Amino acid sequence: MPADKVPDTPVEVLVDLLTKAKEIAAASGNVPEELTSHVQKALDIATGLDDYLENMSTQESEHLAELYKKTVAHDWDQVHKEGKTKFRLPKECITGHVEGQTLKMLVHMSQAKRVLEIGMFTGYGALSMAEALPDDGCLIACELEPYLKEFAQPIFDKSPHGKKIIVKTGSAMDTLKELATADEQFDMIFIDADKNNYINYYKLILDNNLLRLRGVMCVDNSLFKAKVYLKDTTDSNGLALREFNQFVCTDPRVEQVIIPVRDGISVIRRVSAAAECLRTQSKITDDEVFRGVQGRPILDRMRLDGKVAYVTGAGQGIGRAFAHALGEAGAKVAVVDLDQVKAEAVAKELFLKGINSISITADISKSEDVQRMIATIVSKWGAIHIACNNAGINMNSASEDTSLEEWDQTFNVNLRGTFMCCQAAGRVMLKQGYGKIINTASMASLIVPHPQKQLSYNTSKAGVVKLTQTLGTEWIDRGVRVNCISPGIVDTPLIHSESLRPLVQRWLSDIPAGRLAQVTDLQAAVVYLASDASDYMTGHNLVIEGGQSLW
Ligand SMILES: C[S@@+](CC[C@H](N)C(=O)[O-])C[C@H]1O[C@@H](n2cnc3c(N)ncnc32)[C@H](O)[C@@H]1O
Repeated sequence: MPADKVPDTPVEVLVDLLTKAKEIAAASGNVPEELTSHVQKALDIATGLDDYLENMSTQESEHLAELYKKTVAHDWDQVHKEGKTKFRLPKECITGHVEGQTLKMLVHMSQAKRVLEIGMFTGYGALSMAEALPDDGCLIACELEPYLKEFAQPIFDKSPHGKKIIVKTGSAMDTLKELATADEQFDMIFIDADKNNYINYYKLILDNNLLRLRGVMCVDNSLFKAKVYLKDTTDSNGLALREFNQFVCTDPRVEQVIIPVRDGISVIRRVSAAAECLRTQSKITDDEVFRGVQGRPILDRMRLDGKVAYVTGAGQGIGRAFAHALGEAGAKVAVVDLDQVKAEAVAKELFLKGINSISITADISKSEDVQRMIATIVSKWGAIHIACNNAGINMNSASEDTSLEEWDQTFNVNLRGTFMCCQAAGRVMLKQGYGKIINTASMASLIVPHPQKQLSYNTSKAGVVKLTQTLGTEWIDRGVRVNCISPGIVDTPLIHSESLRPLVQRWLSDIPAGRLAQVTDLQAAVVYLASDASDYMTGHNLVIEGGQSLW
């Protein structure tokens, strides 16, 4: 710590005191060597801590580094003297690298999309958090001093994340009231402004639901240079923070922990709605609708954590999109395809996203391949919870010309193959007493798509629906649900070929949605059907075709 620096955190206070103690010991001459050595050791520990945290935290981005440099180089006293800021702002206000990284990590961990910051200063914390937000995320930063918005904006404009930040200048309390009136809600709120108002910000936030249920609130300076726990504190900010910590700690609406990073960061989360009702003795119907099934809100009920899934035909197109969706929702995924290279490539994609996956090469029209596929998955992961039977082929011919070869080939993959997969996976699932089978049928099971001629395809897919209905009703009382998804015409590279272009124009005029399906349009459906949220659904044909079958 530079000699002229005022200690700003408990560790810096310790360093300051130990340095003074060491100087006194050195001047006094008759201090036992052991004591001097202990003081030196304590000083080394305290001095090294912040530097070590700094060095071991992931490097800040170039824009944050620029913002930091610009902030510490600025003459804030001069700016104040010139009347450009209402208050004298010490450059030490800035959160800086380690705290910025902590905030960024919390945004990532809470998967926040909307963040509110109270007290922006030059925007270091704001930009750190914005870097962790998704592209459509938003951070509203409240700042009293309009000068600071002007100061930060050029760097926000340079950063690819700056567009997520909206600065609202003026009193934070006024902004909070406006946000509350507009029923705004945030996933994460960071309080870092005038200390004596912390308690008022906190109360306004909780009383108006500005922090959504399961949201996280972070509060800076909650150790306030150790003054919150030192008995002789008279400093008004220290006392305000002490009162604030005490209030939050006994507030039944929340849980909190203070992390001793820099000057202390409180991490506060809202606890369950049920606890809130007990506290306020509100009259509620305390059932699964209110608490969520097994205490899980609806989106969590669609998670597939710990589940084992396979997807056939997953080397490309719809199957690949299904494999990604199931993996993103938490399942381990076996990527099955006839084409080994494609199966391996998709399994690799999943692995890179942190999804446990394997690739299996199998031709689902061959019984031995289907048995091997099931045996491989069971021996690797011990179960099969989700079977996505998606592989299929499509051949075109006028019915009067359709060969038995085309008919047999189509049926061997689309219907016989799907049946074999259902049966083999079903046997495992019936033993487990649990399973979700999702077959890929087609809108062609409902309508006769035209002008292309595809009798065997249409008929085989109608068979997949009947297969699904029959198995779905036969197995549900033993815990196995069987449903299918019927996509409309899916946009694949093949469709854009010269020869198919006129057909695409024709199809588009038949689709109320005015566009072809993207594979991503089908992903939520497979996750829903694979999850416990759809447990009462069986034998269903979930049609996703932009309304085409209704025209
Ligand atoms: C400690 S600094 C914030 C540091 C900032 N969070 C960062 O990441 O660097 C406190 C900021 O709060 C602002 N502030 C103080 N009182 C305020 C109020 N009543 N309303 C809005 N902002 C306020 C100050 O102007 C100052 O910029």
